[in-house]
Amino acid sequence: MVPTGLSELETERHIGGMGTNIARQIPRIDLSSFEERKYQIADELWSAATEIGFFQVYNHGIPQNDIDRAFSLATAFFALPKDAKARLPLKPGTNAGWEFQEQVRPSTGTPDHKESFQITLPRMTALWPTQQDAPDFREFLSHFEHQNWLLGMKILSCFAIKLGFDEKFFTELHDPSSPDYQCTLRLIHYMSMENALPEDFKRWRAGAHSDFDCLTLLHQRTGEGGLQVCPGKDAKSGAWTDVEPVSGYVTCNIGDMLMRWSDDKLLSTLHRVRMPQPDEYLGERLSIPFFCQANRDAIIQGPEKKYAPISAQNYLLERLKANFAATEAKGSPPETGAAL
Ligand SMILES: O=C(O)CCC(=O)C(=O)O
Ligand SMILES: [Fe+2]
Repeated sequence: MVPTGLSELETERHIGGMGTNIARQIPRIDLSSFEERKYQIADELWSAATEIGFFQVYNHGIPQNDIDRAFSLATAFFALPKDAKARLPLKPGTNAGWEFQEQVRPSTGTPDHKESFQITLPRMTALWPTQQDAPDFREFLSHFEHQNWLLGMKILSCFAIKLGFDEKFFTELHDPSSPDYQCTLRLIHYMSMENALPEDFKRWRAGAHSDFDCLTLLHQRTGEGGLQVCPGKDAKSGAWTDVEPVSGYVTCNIGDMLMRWSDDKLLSTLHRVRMPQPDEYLGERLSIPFFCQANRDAIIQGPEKKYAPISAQNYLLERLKANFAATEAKGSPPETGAAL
């Protein structure tokens, strides 16, 4: 049995360079008629997740109008004056609240060139913008969070079947009615590079990392590219592939928590968001990931018991310490929470 020490962190520290570019096929999976086609879909998801760990789903059930509305609300929120957002600061040790260039990835050692607002429903006390500052924000994004949860649980039910767990195994451990619930909807704003300084182009919009969670669903907008993946967690190859945003598709990736839970069968894949080149679209970029993270009290251990059991809470706290060290130093010790 492998000890609980997080080798994932070791990998992250060695993958900050530019690397090279190669084309790879990112599998696209049709989720239509899910109930009737579940076992076929489960096979397709399993192949994609064991071979590359990144895939895109369509006919996924979240209406495009709702995705567009979520992006409009995010745009309006980030346009608020800085002091209005600063009243909703990211709470140390949680994925709740607003941060500005605070996430330092172990791979790069520099802050991501972005701001973000995280919604983890049980931890939002005093963290929602007012109705006056951001009309309908709370109501609509709570609804959108649930739509993403439904999609995430559909996909996770397929992995549960393939791993030999009960179909509802992961759904019960991502329970929105529990105070230990820790799925997170994150709104991200990568600032415009239109008048940026030459040294800003040397930074990363999001430095190379793997996600900490079980499964990430990522909404992007057509024309706002930059996401790249390097499959296989093979730090040495450094061969990156662009994942272009396509309307109607939700980009998905496996995170470290599910990799561990599947005894390393499902692959958590390195990814990053690069800066645009001077001849590309230089405007702002928005993205909205939803992170499916098991409840804090869930115990992570795969069917083959390759790793010692660890609670989802402790697992995420380890990752948090490595990513938000500066924020924690400024604030109080981490609340028992999560981080991405
Ligand atoms: O913005 C993106 O396209 C990816 C964001 C991401 O990887 C993350 O927040 O973990
Ligand atoms: Fe990510």
